[in-house]
Amino acid sequence: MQKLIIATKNKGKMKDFNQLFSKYGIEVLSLLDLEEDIPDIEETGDTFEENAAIKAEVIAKKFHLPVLADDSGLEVDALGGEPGVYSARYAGTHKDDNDNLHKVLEKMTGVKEEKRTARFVCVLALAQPEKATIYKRGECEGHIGVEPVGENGFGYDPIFIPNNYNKTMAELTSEEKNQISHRRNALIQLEEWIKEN
Ligand SMILES: O=P(O)(O)OP(=O)(O)OP(=O)(O)OC[C@H]1O[C@@H](n2cnc3c(O)ncnc32)[C@H](O)[C@@H]1O
Ligand SMILES: [Mg+2]
Repeated sequence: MQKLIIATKNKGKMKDFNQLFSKYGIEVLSLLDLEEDIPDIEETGDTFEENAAIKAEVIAKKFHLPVLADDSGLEVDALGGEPGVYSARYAGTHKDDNDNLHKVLEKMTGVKEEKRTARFVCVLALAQPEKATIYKRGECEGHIGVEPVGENGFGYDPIFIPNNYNKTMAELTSEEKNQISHRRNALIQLEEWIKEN
């Protein structure tokens, strides 16, 4: 595989994917790199798997190429798994990272540290013309801080403290994040599958 379309418009995800795929010499294109303007694909599924498949299959049909889609989000135990599949639009359809993470912090007011457990989840769907879509899931366990810290990364990174670290994901460099992230863990499994197939 030399070229892969990633069915995303999220620049933070693309930065992660570029870093992850560059070591294999695979060129990755996001929907923002294509000539054609692709309208937003509605994420109507109840699970990360369904949403990833919707995004990958719509684009694969259109371009007759292998397409990888990522559906990901944050699951907070004290919030019954929220924001989950609603992570990108938790504080509204304007999809603002800062508003979203403040909504989580507000809802977590008064929750003690040992009850602040959470995980990032990433489901990758690889859609290939004429073949069944395959799925790989990766997770990264941690807990929610009490205020945003750090400038790197995107989304909920400033409030997520990975297990075995005493800083947030947004204080890690992109190289450090990509050694432990949910996206990396899903990609490791995808690599295994690619080697076997
Ligand atoms: O659908 P696409 O175009 O890929 O982009 P999106 O931002 O809408 O992506 P999702 O539907 O998968 O929603 C994922 C949200 O979960 C959060 N998220 C996912 N991965 C993350 C990461 O590595 N660090 C921090 N937050 C993350 C972030 O708020 C994302 O907007
Ligand atoms: Mg989305």
